[in-house]
Amino acid sequence: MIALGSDHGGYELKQEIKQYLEDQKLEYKDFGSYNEEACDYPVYAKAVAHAVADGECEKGILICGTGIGISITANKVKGIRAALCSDCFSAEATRLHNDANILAMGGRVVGPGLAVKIVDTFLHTEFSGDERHMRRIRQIEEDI
Ligand SMILES: O=C[C@H](O)[C@H](O)[C@H](O)COP(=O)(O)O
Repeated sequence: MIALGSDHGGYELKQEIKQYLEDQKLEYKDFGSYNEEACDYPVYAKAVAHAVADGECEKGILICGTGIGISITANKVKGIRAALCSDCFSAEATRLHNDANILAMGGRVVGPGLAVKIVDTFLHTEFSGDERHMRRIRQIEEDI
């Protein structure tokens, strides 16, 4: 199950991503927002981040205007590694190296064609499991 969330700046792109997930027969849960009215991205970032951190959903996709505010918020939740990506190389690398569990994108940054490719790459790339990457992820988890 993939958790989806957006504010008004990411709503339209989220609809495109939903269509892609449906075409791929991948299950998702949309945590809002549910229309293009102006709203506050932290509300949706927190809902998706907790769904992933609690194990209700395996991965999440968050979209705001830039992807920045929504990823900053999600990364405050323990166990969340949200990666803001605007290209497929980063989407692949963040799965391989960081075992990122949330993909963030900017609805005002990437077009729908590229965004779908980024999602496809993110969802179909497994964490490498390399010791050096596991060590670094453990260090991320340490309290600062
Ligand atoms: O990082 C924040 C996001 O990009 C928001 O989507 C953005 O700040 C919303 O801006 P506005 O309220 O001007 O549409």
